Amino acid sequence: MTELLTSTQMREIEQAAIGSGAVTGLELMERAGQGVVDAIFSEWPKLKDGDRAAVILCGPGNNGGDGFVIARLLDEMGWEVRAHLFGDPSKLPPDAKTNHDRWAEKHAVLSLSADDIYSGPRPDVIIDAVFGIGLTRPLPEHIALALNSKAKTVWKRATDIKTVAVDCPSGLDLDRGHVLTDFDYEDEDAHPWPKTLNMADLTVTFHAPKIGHYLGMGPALCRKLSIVDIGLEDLQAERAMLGMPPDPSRVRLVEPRFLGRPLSKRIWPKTALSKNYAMGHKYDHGHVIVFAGGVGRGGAARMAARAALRSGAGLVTVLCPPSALIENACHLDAIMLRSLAKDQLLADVVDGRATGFCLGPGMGVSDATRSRVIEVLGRRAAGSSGRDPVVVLDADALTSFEGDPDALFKHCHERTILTPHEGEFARLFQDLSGRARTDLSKVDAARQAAARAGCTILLKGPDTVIAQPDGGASLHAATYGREVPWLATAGAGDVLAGLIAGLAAPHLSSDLFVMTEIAAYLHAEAARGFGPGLIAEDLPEQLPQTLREMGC
Ligand SMILES: NC(=O)C1=CN([C@@H]2O[C@H](COP(=O)(O)OP(=O)(O)OC[C@H]3O[C@@H](n4cnc5c(N)ncnc54)[C@H](O)[C@@H]3O)[C@@H](O)[C@H]2O)[C@@H](O)CC1
Ligand SMILES: [K+]
Repeated sequence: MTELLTSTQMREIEQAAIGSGAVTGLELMERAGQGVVDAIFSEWPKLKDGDRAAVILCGPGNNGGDGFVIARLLDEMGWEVRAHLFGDPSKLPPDAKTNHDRWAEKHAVLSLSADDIYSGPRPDVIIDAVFGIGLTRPLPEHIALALNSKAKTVWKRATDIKTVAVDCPSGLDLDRGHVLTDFDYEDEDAHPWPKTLNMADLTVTFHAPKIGHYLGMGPALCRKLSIVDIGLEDLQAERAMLGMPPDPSRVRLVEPRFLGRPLSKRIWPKTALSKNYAMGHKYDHGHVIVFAGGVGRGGAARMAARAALRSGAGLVTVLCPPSALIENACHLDAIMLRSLAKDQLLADVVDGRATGFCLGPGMGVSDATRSRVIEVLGRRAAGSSGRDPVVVLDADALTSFEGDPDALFKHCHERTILTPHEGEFARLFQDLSGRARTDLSKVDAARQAAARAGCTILLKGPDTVIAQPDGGASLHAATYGREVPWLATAGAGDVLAGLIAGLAAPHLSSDLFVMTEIAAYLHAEAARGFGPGLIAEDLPEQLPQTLREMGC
């Protein structure tokens, strides 16, 4: 796991280091600039050879200060460097001004306009050091134009010109992953798609990645992320504990890494999985109950059930209406099957040893679904563990409460998890939905939703957010080399719901939040392992190989 910081948290860490006297702001800026230069040569070693040229675009804050350090370092290496500044040099903050003045003693500082930049000779590298964590308002239009990725096509072999973003491509809000523009960018269908904005070939950030690098448009604009150590105190150890959820104010990235290094497969996710232990019989690994819909609508539940069984649950039972019994019986073998009539009590067919429930996939949007959800949420701790059964609510189990979400929330307990996609999320949390949350990040929206519902929320997407009511959150990113566009396929969400139930139901499993992180990770890894052409049925079948590859 890697901690993801907000801009404010990054500032606090910097200020604490400077305040303690351990380092000065100027030293940090020098390390940041040097870090960017090192990252460039590490990414493109050939740039060390021959006569090279760079255009450095500097902004009015310390991001611009980093730019002037980079200008000086490349100049000292014999590069032809042109530095452009946006803003009044006399108003630069002190450290940035010092570096500006050092540069200006020997070199001209050009203005940051598209005309001035693109009428000059072709550079090998463009450095975007206009705005970093200090972006507070939309990008001025003339700056956005000067930074536009298309602008460099005035030069020959434009695709060979490397664009390097310092901290982030300017305009990206590092807390939310939004791009801040207040105009219709080039009016291309009024959509600020990444291709029309400033996309970097490499983004170099300092100390730790920021949330916006992973949310929304962040990955599409940053393209490749390099984290440079600038010698700030490492606060991540205590906050990145693998066996427990993150602290309330923290966000961590779900990945097999710890303190910046790859984590042994033997540790995560292996140690959190109940079947890591030699002892135990099938009931120790939990009994998951999956509710199916009526005739012809059982596929989603069967896939969820199969994922639950493959991921480690000791027993899985599908409950379906009597009319769908034969259909389900034709498809299920290792998974048990019971019929449950509409007016029948759950307790008539499921004993107290059930440790996990999965409701929603294919169940149908209805009052009957609502009643079942409330009935299941009313079941409490049984058996030796003393834990309430885990309840995973997805799809129709969520949509059935559209318009009256409090009727659901008042029954949710701490072993409940809601797993909406953005559409289902909007039905329960209209004011926090994708369209409504202009000032709120997806992470904060999920946090507020979790607090309101009183349970864990997994909000799906390429940037899946998992949040708990106290604010602790994780982000699972299928980006930066982990892209799985083929996971956007019908039924993949049903499989994820079953996976969470299967992983969290065993008596020996870790905390629900931790198991949900693992479910999100395994889900994407299984899809990556299978590759293009994947359909949802393939995911449970791919799990054994994925688990083997994880050392389980
Ligand atoms: N000593 C430090 O604090 C360090 C800072 N570092 C760099 O400093 C950056 C943060 O510096 P700052 O806090 O000065 O922030 P920035 O340099 O990101 O930007 C702040 C400046 O931009 C202006 N601004 C913000 N949005 C604007 C908009 N849309 N249009 C016009 N002007 C706008 C602000 O008024 C302010 O003058 C980091 O991103 C990083 O690159 C690194 O050098 C590491 C050390
Ligand atoms: K920047």
